[in-house]
Amino acid sequence: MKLLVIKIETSHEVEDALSIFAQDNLNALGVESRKRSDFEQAGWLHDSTVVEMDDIKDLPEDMQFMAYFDEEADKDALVKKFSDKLEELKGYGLSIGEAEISTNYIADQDWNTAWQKYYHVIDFSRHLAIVPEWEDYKPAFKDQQLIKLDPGLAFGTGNHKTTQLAMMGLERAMIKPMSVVDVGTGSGILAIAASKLGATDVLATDISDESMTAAKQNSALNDLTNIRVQKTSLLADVEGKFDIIVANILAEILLDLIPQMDAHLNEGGQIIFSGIDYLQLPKIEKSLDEDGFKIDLTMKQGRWIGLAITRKDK
Ligand SMILES: C[S@@+](CC[C@H](N)C(=O)[O-])C[C@H]1O[C@@H](n2cnc3c(N)ncnc32)[C@H](O)[C@@H]1O
Repeated sequence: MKLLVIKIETSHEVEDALSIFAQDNLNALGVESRKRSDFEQAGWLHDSTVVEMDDIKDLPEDMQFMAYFDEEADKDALVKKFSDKLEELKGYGLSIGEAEISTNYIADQDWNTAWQKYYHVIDFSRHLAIVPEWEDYKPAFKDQQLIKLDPGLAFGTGNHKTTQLAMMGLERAMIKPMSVVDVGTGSGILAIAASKLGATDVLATDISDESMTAAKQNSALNDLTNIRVQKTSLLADVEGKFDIIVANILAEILLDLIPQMDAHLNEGGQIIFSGIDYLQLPKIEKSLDEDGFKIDLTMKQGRWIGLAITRKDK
């Protein structure tokens, strides 16, 4: 199989917005950002990485964003959508750099192996480290839990700030063994984090087939047997109640999740949201308030907001 690659010479200021737009709105099979600064630093950040100057000579001054689609996808329509999105982002006052868009086709195999070179261990916290399947890692604390991961074509390498906000929320919430539902699981990273942090049982849901496959494979890679996966939209076909609901999805989609939450949350249960652009926060706050929820903690990284939420006191 071949893949259509859409390559944009742009600015790091729009990295997150393009990444989410490509995956959630255009159903990209994968995205990749190559920042000159990351490549130049890689040599000293990761002893094992040798940066070939040939690899970076064609990079723009700031960032090259790449989105991967099925070869059958409508190339011209996608280019137009990216171009419109860049204009919209520029309208918000963000730098879009050169904003040059080009396209080409590559063999699927090339992409799957090419990006592995730039994906390394994330020593996330005292309790969790994310370790790509092909890397060796020795934790500084012997009880630090390792999340082994091969994200494949699904979202969720652990590199994204929204994933990290959700993981922080999970660490804070899991004060005893609890049941968890991970809505929009992608690679399964948050479901695996929950299980490793001591969840009793975890349900991982997503609407995409790639996510179902990746979440199952990654659960197996971590020898976890208490994660079930279910293909459904949000909590639509989900049965039962949970102690923790975690969801890292765009704000527009979280707005549809909020009315479903009460029926699936145990007494004293907690909710963790991530994936909210700070400009969208007021809409989320209003909807939570109307549905009987309150925000206990607000976390922020760059433009992204994470929330810890509980039911309002009766
Ligand atoms: C931003 S990714 C998060 C992946 C992973 N949980 C993480 O934190 O890195 C959002 C995920 O939500 C899924 N998604 C989007 N709309 C959804 C819906 N209506 N129901 C379930 N999953 C959905 C996407 O397929 C994608 O895997």
